[in-house]
Amino acid sequence: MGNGLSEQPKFSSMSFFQSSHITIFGLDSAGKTTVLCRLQFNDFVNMVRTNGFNFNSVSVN
Ligand SMILES: Nc1nc2c(ncn2[C@@H]2O[C@H](COP(=O)(O)OP(=O)(O)OP(=O)(O)O)[C@@H](O)[C@H]2O)c(=O)[nH]1
Ligand SMILES: [Mg+2]
Repeated sequence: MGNGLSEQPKFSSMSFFQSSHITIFGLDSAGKTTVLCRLQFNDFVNMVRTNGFNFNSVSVN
């Protein structure tokens, strides 16, 4: 799931959104945190299992 983002997604078609909240649900080790870090840091980071939940803000151009 996380590695499926080979490049930064194009959000230009979403430019009418001032801000939006996105919730990612999935099975254990599905790659949810990997996707989140990919969007935030534009990099792949080796993750440990998440206890509870992550909450991140991501700015897009
Ligand atoms: N092969 C492959 N591995 C992936 C992909 N995305 C994530 N991983 C790996 O899967 C493992 C789990 O990724 P996480 O992002 O921690 O998964 P998660 O859904 O946040 O897991 P929990 O926090 O336990 O619910 C990591 O070792 C990642 O490197 C993918 O697209 N392909
Ligand atoms: Mg996680």
